[in-house]
Amino acid sequence: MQRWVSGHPQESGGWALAHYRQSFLADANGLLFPREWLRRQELPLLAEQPLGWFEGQPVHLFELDRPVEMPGCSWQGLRQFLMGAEQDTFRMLGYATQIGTWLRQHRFCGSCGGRMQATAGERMMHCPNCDLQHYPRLSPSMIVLITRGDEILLARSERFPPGMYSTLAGFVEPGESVEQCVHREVQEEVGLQVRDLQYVGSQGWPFPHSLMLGFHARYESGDIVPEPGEIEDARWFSPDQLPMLPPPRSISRYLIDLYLARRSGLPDPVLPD
Ligand SMILES: NC(=O)C1=CN([C@@H]2O[C@H](COP(=O)(O)OP(=O)(O)OC[C@H]3O[C@@H](n4cnc5c(N)ncnc54)[C@H](O)[C@@H]3O)[C@@H](O)[C@H]2O)C=CC1
Ligand SMILES: [Mg+2]
Ligand SMILES: [Zn+2]
Repeated sequence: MQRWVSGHPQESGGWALAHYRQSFLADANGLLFPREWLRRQELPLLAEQPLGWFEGQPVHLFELDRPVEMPGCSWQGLRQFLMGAEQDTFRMLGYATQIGTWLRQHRFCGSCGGRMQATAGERMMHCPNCDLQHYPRLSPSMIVLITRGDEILLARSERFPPGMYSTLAGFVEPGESVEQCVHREVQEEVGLQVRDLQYVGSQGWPFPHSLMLGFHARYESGDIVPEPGEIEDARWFSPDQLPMLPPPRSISRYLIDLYLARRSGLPDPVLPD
């Protein structure tokens, strides 16, 4: 059974998460504070919004204006929970971060400049002046593992931890299909042509609001030319000499693990939802 379910709890009490720019307030008991207690702390609140239920208890988001200091508390970034937290906690935090970012970035109407209002019972911001509606922002992105014979193509950006290589990824542009995006991004980032695209699965990725659409593809032609400023290094790796890979929860890692499992005749791994 899933311990985290998103929605619009109406009941009073329950838990609250205090969020500011992809970080959460934490004390010795964790990130979930009793909501009524947290409210009494008179934090600089930008917005409050119901998020859902964790183990049947309502959870609200307190989106803060600035990262306050509180005795016995610290701020912890979402990335810290990518490795450690169990899946349902990470899903809840990823959701909270995306809703918090969206609330913060849609306080004013992009069309008339009026103040936006949250809509009760729906994840929507509304401009009472010009009727504009804003839903949480999602950015579709492709991610692809390219194979050539037995080798796989992995690349790194200078933003990655030292030594880590990953699959290629990139945002979908207006007017293109995800498949066109794969061809364009692969061409841009490493100068290669690919064929036999195979859709594998998808994953919501809260850094900051991507929807990852994962593919396997085969090398067709070209020599690797890393895109300046974007790709620090890209290489063909043999399966028995792999570099440091992305964390197990990521679809990037899943695309690699799936390829390796199938190659060895092992059962398919499971992509965390
Ligand atoms: N879950 C996973 O396994 C992985 C997820 N990702 C995610 O995939 C996404 C795309 O990967 P990147 O290589 O960074 O993208 P990319 O190859 O398209 O290049 C990034 C650049 O695109 C521009 N950009 C930023 N936000 C954009 C948007 N919403 N729409 C269009 N362009 C935008 C910026 O100039 C940015 O520097 C990122 O959110 C990243 O966090 C990337 C690798 C692994
Ligand atoms: Mg990219
Ligand atoms: Zn407006």
